[in-house]
Amino acid sequence: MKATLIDGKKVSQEIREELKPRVQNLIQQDLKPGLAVILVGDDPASQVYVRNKEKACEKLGVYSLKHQLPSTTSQNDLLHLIDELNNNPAIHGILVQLPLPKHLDEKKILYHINPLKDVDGFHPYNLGRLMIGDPIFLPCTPWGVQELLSRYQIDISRKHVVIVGRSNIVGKPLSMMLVQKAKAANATITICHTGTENLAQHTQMADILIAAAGSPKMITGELIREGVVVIDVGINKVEDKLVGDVDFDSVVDKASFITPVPGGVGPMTIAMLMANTVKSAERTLHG
Ligand SMILES: NC(=O)C1=CN([C@@H]2O[C@H](COP(=O)(O)OP(=O)(O)OC[C@H]3O[C@@H](n4cnc5c(N)ncnc54)[C@H](OP(=O)(O)O)[C@@H]3O)[C@@H](O)[C@H]2O)C=CC1
Ligand SMILES: Nc1nc(=O)c2c([nH]1)NC[C@@H]1CN(c3ccc(C(=O)N[C@@H](CCC(=O)O)C(=O)O)cc3)C=[N+]21
Ligand SMILES: [Mg+2]
Repeated sequence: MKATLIDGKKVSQEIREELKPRVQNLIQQDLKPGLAVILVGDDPASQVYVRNKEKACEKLGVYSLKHQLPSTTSQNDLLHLIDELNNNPAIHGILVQLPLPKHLDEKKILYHINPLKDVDGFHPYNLGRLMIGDPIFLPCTPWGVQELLSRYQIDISRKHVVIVGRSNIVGKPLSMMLVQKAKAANATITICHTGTENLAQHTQMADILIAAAGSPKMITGELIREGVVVIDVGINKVEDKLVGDVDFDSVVDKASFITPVPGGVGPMTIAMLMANTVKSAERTLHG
């Protein structure tokens, strides 16, 4: 079997096209959606994501505000900036680029963002709402994964989804989304991590395997069953090249579908961030 390539770049463009009339409609009512991105320090990888976000905002007609702060920024200054953005009516989405420098308390800072402007979906209020099946903002990367599967008409319901990785921003929220009794969900979920004994035994049981470990090319052909759908969330810099968590070459002939890196989940994250920003602006109209 030769896997069908899942084109995240193409799907992300479609989603951004679908957002255009919603943005136009808001602008006609004098409500231009606005997204603020806070970048502390000058991590080169983060710079790329921030640039991609700015480009997407510009193409869509979303106001984008970038706060690039020195890596020595104090906790108090950052909290004050968030206060200011929480109170700024032109801003509907606030994103603090992670990871933050070590002297800053990541939890305290994320908890400080108004949950109604938390377009990353990382605030515990939003994660709690997600968990009980009544979400406001879904985290962008998990939502992007779900949307990719839906748009390729890959059934999730009743399937066994195995996720490698249990972070609060990818693995855990994704597992909670796909286990819901809801559309594009209703799966049986296994979550693997570094404490998992015999990883291969679990990954080989998957109908859909989602790699979100941050370990370059760790998912090899031996770890998968013939016909599995493979979603690669990993974005790893290896010798200045982007590689996923999936060893594409040894998996592509066994899988039924596969996402590439780049051009898979990455562009979807940006598209869903735009969708959340538009949704947030719309919410200010409807309450
Ligand atoms: N495409 C996109 O838009 C995005 C991509 N990413 C990328 O996705 C990847 C994961 O990101 P993130 O969730 O933040 O990563 P974290 O480093 O926060 O979490 C990684 C998780 O994977 C587990 N893990 C790591 N190595 C192994 C292994 N060998 N076997 C089993 N489990 C393992 C860890 O286990 P334990 O908990 O035991 O440590 C942990 O739960 C990264 O490459 C990141 O760059 C992230 C966000 C967005
Ligand atoms: N608060 C916060 N929210 C995030 O969503 C967040 C974050 N912090 N920190 C870092 C991770 C990573 N992330 C990516 C987003 C887009 C691409 C992306 O656009 N990738 C493209 C191109 C990448 C390239 O060419 O360099 C692709 O995979 O094709 C990648 C990675 C968001 N993250
Ligand atoms: Mg992390």
